[in-house]
Amino acid sequence: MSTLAVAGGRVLLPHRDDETRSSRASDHSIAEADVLVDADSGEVLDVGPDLVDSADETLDASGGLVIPGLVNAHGHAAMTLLRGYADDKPLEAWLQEDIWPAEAELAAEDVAAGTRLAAVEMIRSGTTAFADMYFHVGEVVEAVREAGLRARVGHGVVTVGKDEKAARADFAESLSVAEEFDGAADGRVRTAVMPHAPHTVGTEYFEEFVPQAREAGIPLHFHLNETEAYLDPVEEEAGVRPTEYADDLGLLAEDTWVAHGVHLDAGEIERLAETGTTVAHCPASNMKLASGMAPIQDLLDAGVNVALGTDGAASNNDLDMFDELRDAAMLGKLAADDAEAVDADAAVRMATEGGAEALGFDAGRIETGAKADLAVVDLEAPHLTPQHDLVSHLAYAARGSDVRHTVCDGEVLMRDREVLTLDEEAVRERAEEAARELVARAEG
Ligand SMILES: N[C@@H](CCSC[C@H]1O[C@@H](n2cnc3c(=O)[nH]cnc32)[C@H](O)[C@@H]1O)C(=O)O
Ligand SMILES: [Zn+2]
Repeated sequence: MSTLAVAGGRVLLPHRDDETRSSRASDHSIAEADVLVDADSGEVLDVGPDLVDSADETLDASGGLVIPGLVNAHGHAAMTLLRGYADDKPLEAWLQEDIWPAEAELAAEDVAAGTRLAAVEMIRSGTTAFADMYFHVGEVVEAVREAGLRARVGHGVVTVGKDEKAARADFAESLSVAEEFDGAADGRVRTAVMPHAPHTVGTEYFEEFVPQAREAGIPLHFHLNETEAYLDPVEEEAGVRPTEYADDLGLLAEDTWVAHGVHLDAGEIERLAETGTTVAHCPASNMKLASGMAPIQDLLDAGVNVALGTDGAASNNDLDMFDELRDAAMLGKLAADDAEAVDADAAVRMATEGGAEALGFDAGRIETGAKADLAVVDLEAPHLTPQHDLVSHLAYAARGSDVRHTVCDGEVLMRDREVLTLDEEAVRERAEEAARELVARAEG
């Protein structure tokens, strides 16, 4: 067994006292401790004082805070290639006029280049696990394997505008892709079936394929009630709100997580809570596309698990989960008209445990036996001084660029701000070239 000690710093620990959990008291505590990791099994062996002597390798965390690697629970990684390509438009126009025409030209090597760029960006900003709904999933898996990250990936299905044969083939591909790649990259890759949204996939296809996914034990992931425009087509055809429609089709469950959930009424929130479905909140994307304000405090009060996602880089425009944390806390207050809503602790939980729970990973918390997915945040910076409350700093003041080291599955992915698993400069050059050529094809 080879071991790694992340040593000399402070550690963000989950609070396990049920009484304080339900009050406003902190869900997290901070301890001066080392984290000892089994680099082979990729698990945390111990958290406590003076563990450095027993370790084969050390990562210096002095002056830093060791946190669980952040979990980006919704996105389209290779959309990094479209970052800054089309901005300042609402969702429907943006997708139809700019994004989908460009994606029609997207080749496997573009997904390879864009996902590697996303991986470098995520590693640099302390994200160790992500969800990905996109095309050419084999390329995504290969990029995840090389990067050393953890991911739950799937092929996105859209059936509107397709004939029956093409529509069935798209959904069937989502199933076969999920079966093919589950467990890849030494188990760091898991999969899901990913129908794009209730209104972009026909009822008959949900009826045919969802039971097959359920039978095979494959989780589901889709966009839910992102904009007002998502509601009408479903309400007109099915006569119920999209969340009820999704539930009636068997789409909601403990292993289902939905993206956005911006426009939810009380009955829909109740359905999400009853079924144990997670909502992956994407505050930056929701603000940029003016989609609306998700009722996050209402979801939390109803007992719904909430995770956080960046969505694609084209609607964010970065993959920095620290930005997302801050946006979630801020927008949550604005939406609730209550400065006490979505406090720092709740936001940090969404970006860590909430996300890990959504994606079905035994991570998101630093504890013996959990996956050794970690990030070390450098606290020696003007914007992180003084240190009254480190959970507050994580939510409101820290940035992705404050991350010094990143570890996933016990492997060091970044040491002293140098990414070790991918050649950052080559990845950037390749992405720049792929993006330029993609846009030229789309506009040519
Ligand atoms: N197989 C499908 C691809 C679906 S992938 C998932 C899709 O979600 C799109 N997407 C990205 N961000 C958002 C969002 O915020 N809401 C809805 N769709 C989005 C993304 O551009 C991509 O086309 C097809 O044939 O079109
Ligand atoms: Zn999305």
